[in-house]
Amino acid sequence: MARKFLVVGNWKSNGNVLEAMEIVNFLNQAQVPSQDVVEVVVGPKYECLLPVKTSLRPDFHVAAQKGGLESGGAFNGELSVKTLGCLGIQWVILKHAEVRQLVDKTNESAGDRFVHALSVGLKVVVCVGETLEQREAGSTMEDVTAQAIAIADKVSNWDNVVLAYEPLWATGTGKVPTPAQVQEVVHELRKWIEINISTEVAYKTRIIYGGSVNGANCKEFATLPDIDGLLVGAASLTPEFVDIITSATTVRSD
Ligand SMILES: O=C(CO)COP(=O)(O)O
Repeated sequence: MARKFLVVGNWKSNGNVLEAMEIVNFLNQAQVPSQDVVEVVVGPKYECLLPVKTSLRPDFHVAAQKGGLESGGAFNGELSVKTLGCLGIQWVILKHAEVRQLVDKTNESAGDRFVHALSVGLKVVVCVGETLEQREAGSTMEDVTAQAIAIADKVSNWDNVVLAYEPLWATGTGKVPTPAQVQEVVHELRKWIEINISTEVAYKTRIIYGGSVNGANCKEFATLPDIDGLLVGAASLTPEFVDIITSATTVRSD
């Protein structure tokens, strides 16, 4: 079965509930290709999860941006994956490039969270990507695979896993990699999966690209043979997100 194109809008910590509802409003009215050809997920911040989940059109899905291991006890303010399930949330984004840089810095910490999220039935977008220093030092693939190993070491069933290649230097910076740079890393990553996990997992696992994606450049990334979707930050907060869903999907089904 072909890998279905996936467009994820990551709202990060932007906006309040009212602003989130404005986004929901234009998404609900948007004419987009059918769910047979594109899967759309949006990731509001914690306090907007439930209002968005309740009001968003049913063919679009909601992702949390965090999911902890704890399910009770003295974990003040933590958001457990179990709680996400209770809210009807089906997706979680883990190890975002900016989270890796600012909060949760080790590769190893991804594994347990990841397995826990999968074990409660969540679909997980997990981000991998290099810093500018790593790219300039020529160690991009080494760093990306080290991040992938931390995940692969823990995961036995890849059905609900989406990998997002998100170079930190292109994330929230407006710096756009060339399509060739993206294709090179993602192709190598898929090859790595094939050699180190299995051909089946390499074939069925979606790898999406994130980092300064907008309405003008989305088609270039969407046409890359190893790219199965887009992870969109700033542009997912505006109606440009609808253009991205539509034009990226159109290119893929041409
Ligand atoms: O972090 C991102 C998506 O998760 C990308 O953010 P930008 O699209 O704003 O660069």
